Amino acid sequence: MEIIKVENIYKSFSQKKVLTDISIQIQSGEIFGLLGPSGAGKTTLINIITGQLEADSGQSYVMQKNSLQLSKEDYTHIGLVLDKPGLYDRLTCYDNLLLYASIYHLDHHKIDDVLKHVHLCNDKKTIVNQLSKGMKQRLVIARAIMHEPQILFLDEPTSGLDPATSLKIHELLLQLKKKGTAIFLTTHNMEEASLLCDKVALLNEGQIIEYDRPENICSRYNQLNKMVIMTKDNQEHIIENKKENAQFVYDLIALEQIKSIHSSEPTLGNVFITLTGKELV
Ligand SMILES: Nc1ncnc2c1ncn2[C@@H]1O[C@H](COP(=O)(O)OP(=O)(O)OP(=O)(O)O)[C@@H](O)[C@H]1O
Repeated sequence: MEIIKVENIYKSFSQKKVLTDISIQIQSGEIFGLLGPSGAGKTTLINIITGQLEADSGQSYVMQKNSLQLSKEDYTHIGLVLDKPGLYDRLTCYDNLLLYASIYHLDHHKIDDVLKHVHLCNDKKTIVNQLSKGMKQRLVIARAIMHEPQILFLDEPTSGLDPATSLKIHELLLQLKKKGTAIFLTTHNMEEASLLCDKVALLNEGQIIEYDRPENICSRYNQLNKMVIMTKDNQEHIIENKKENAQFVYDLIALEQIKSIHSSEPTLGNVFITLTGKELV
């Protein structure tokens, strides 16, 4: 089911064009990544889709409803993880979630379930200002998913976190995807996007310059069409991906000499640099 639809959105602040002709669609159970450098317009687009900001022109729909007409009931199907966590620092993890559960009239057993889900069970009585950055982020995600939203927006969910915590968050997002949640995330991290996202849009100065599955984008820019074979004697063979080289590869396989084969496709990060001349920071 198409759960988010954005059509030809334009937005300026004073004279400054921030978004130009943005169109995207996201289905249930899909992870969509909006990638772009700082100031590209990512948060502005989330604010428009979630009905917190009005576009100058164009339309956006969430669950087939215009973003500007979302009701209180509609918001119970949306989870938000934005850059300002908005946690109560002097309350425990449990009590932060309890407040939220009361607002949403959720059964209190949901709190223990969700704390387990984000691996914070042992810290349920810890006061928020004693948590690490990664633990706080997992608590924010717990709060955003406790009411089992159909759509989850995450603005830079793993920014500044260590690899192990990021991995835990990635696993969590993949579990939610399996359950059918649509996930809209923004990130500067191209590796994260390649790993998680079904589709990504590369946003540069408010315009989408690529919009597709990460592997399709990378293969589109793979002008070299080469592969790198590492053999067991630690020799690297860079060969063109064409039929004249099939026998060479076959012989290596027959001799059980291959240690690894990689395509020499560019990463999403390389594609972004190729298209814009800028690094994604
Ligand atoms: N309320 C506002 N008034 C004026 N300018 C704004 C406003 N909100 C955002 N901007 C400008 O719009 C541009 C895009 O901002 P936005 O926060 O959407 O970028 P971003 O891609 O989310 O950046 P980051 O990755 O740093 O969070 C920036 O130049 C920002 O200064």
